[in-house]
Amino acid sequence: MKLLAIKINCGHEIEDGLTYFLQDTLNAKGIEARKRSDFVLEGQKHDSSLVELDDIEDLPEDLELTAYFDQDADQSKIIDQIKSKIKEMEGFGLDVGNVSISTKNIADEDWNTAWQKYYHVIDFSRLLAIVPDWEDYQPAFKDQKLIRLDPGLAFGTGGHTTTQLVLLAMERALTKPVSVMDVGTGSGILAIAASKLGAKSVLATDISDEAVSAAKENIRLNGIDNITVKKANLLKDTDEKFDLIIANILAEILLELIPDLNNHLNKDSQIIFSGIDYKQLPKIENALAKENLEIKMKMQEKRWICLLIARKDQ
Ligand SMILES: C[S@@+](CC[C@H](N)C(=O)[O-])C[C@H]1O[C@@H](n2cnc3c(N)ncnc32)[C@H](O)[C@@H]1O
Repeated sequence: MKLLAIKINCGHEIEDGLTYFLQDTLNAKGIEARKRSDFVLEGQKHDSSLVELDDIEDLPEDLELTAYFDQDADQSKIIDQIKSKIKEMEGFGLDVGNVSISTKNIADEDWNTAWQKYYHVIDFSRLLAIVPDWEDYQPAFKDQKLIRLDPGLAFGTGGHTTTQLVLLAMERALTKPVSVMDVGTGSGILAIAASKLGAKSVLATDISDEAVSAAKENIRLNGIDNITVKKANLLKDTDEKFDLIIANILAEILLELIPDLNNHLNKDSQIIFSGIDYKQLPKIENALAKENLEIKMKMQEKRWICLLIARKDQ
């Protein structure tokens, strides 16, 4: 089945009114909203957000609403109705911005699976490859481990620099079958990698329900039985100690985690932190020093820093 997509660029003041009209009066089957201000705010967050404005294609001038209708809907009638609704709202004194309307026919099947087109095998290293659940892959080396993934809505496709730096650091740190905690597991990618690299057991936690379900599903896809997944806030909901703690979260959240680390470390434990923008590094270094923790290895790719950390006396 095909769909008619009508894209409206306009001012954000009419978002609520126009969305309601598209849904309730024009019976749109679905509506997608993209607002420049959301991206800009996200980009400014703590100076270390995972969103890079330059990476966003076609950033809207202000608000972009895309409404989806059946393909045989009366296109010109719908557009006339939208135009007169916008005029009416302008008459109420609302700033409607620079209005432009465009249309496109799209295949319905593409809607659910469109993002899959951009997600392919990541032949990551000598030891690891990340393979979307729907793709085939033959490793060049027999002992290269495959991480099967269907990330769904959770963060962690393996494509982000911050995730990849942790994978590299884990290859360095996991020289024995140790116990691992993955804080902020997202899709479960790092927990699965830890298990495949030989961890004895892994506790994977996340604060988000979507991440917890995605991680469980991905662990099932990989047929792994030594990972436990729990919904939890950082280290606050566990008393256990771990040989390796990994966390790929923004620096501001890592700063919250640091004071709790010592209670969860064994004698020779190591910690891997990623998701740190280079500008945030001094704050992290100070907070670690206060806890008698030391950076043993530092990796940087573009603006992202990943640290391998241990106790000072180790
Ligand atoms: C950048 S993603 C990392 C996902 C995956 N580990 C990776 O490296 O690709 C950060 C994850 O941390 C989770 N998170 C954020 N705050 C958290 C908190 N206070 N406690 C636990 N998880 C948290 C988010 O829900 C998100 O899934």
